This record gives sequence, structure tokens and C-alpha cells, in this order.
Amino acid sequence: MTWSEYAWVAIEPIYQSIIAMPFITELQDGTLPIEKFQFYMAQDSGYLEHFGRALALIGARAHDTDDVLAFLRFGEGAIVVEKALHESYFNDFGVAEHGMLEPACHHYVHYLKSTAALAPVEVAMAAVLPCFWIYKKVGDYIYAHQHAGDNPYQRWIDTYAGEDFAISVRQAIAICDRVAAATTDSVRERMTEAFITASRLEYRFWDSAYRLVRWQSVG
Ligand SMILES: Cc1ncc(CO)c(N)n1
Ligand SMILES: Cc1ncsc1CCO
Repeated sequence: MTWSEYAWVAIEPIYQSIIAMPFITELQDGTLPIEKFQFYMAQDSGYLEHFGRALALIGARAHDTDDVLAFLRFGEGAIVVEKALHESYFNDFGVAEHGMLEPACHHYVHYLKSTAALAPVEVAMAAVLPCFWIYKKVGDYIYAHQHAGDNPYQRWIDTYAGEDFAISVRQAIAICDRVAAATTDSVRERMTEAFITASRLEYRFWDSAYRLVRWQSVG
């Protein structure tokens, strides 16, 4: 069994919970209330910017120059998607600016950035893998199960169910498997832990958007 096969088994229950979430089922049938999508979109714009920076940092720390290139490209891809959000979705869905990072997004991006900066680079690669792989699986799942007809969220679905994204996802999985095979048992275990943690944070990101969870005002 490759590391990625093993790691996916570990998060399968989290993935099953994700595809059963109201955010996902309502996105799929087009009934997700617009305010929840706007909240998600604004947070995801902030997420993608930090995620892009984390990917570039992992690229800078990768041992193999092919992996440096791959992660720099992933980082570029994330920032390009962020800009596309700004130029189209923000207009289409009436989002003004991304505003501040709310708790779930804040927690997730800072987990990714600190892991990218300070953990062994293999662990950092594993921490960002759910961002690729879960989105691909969710995009494909929605694409396969959606009903015919107009869905206001179709373009979102197409982004993650598309072949361009699939190529990046396969590449990220292959890199993780190669570095996992070359490292120690203890680093490999930390890779799996990071993969599970990030998967939980993916769940939280959608759940918090559905519930519109913001910082509580204090004082
Ligand atoms: C929270 C989150 N995770 C992963 C992706 C896919 O890049 C995204 N756009 N947003
Ligand atoms: C994972 C990911 N999400 C949006 S862009 C990107 C990197 C692939 O280009």
C-alpha cells in the first residue's frame, strides 16, 4: 500500500462526513443560500492567498528541484484562482472584499503556514495534500451526482471537477508518495497526522461557512 492509499483510508470517515454536509448537498442541488456561499467565497479568497504563499514556501524548502518547480506552480495556481474569484465570482455573487479571516479560515491558513515554515518538508507536503485531494473528490462527487438544470454554483463545480485541477492533484499525490517512501517511519507518521489534521480543518471550513461562524465580539 502506498502512503497516500494508507492516508486516504485514515480520512475516509472525514471525507464521508464532508459529502454529507448540508453545504455540499445544497451546493450540489443549487439550493445553498447565497449568503452562505458569499461567506464561503470571501473566506476562500483569503484562504487561497495564504495557501499560495504556503505552497511557494514548501517549494523553496523541497529537496528535489522538480518538486521545487511543482510547488511553485501550485502556488501560482492558487493565486491565479484567487484572482479569478475576485474578477468573476465576487461580481456575480455580490461580494465586496474578502474582509478579515474568520476563525475556521484563520486556524486553517495559520496551521498550513506554520507547518510549511517549521515542519519537515515532507510533513508540510502532506499537510497541504487534502486541499488538493479532498477538493478533487468533492468536485467529482458533485459533478457525478448533480441534477440537470441551472445551478448558480456550476462554475465552482467545474473548477474542481476539471482536468487541469486533476493533473495538479495527481502530481501532488505522487510527490507525497515519493517523499514518504524515502523518509523515516517517524516522519511518515507525522505526514499522516498532518494529512488527518488538515482534512478536519477542511470539514470545519465548510461547516463554519454554512453556520456563518464569525469571531465573537469581546468587550
Ligand atoms: C478551504 C479550501 N481548501 C482547498 C481548496 C482547493 O484549493 C480551496 N479552494 N479552499
Ligand atoms: C490546490 C489548488 N487549489 C487551487 S489552485 C491549486 C493548486 C493547483 O494548481
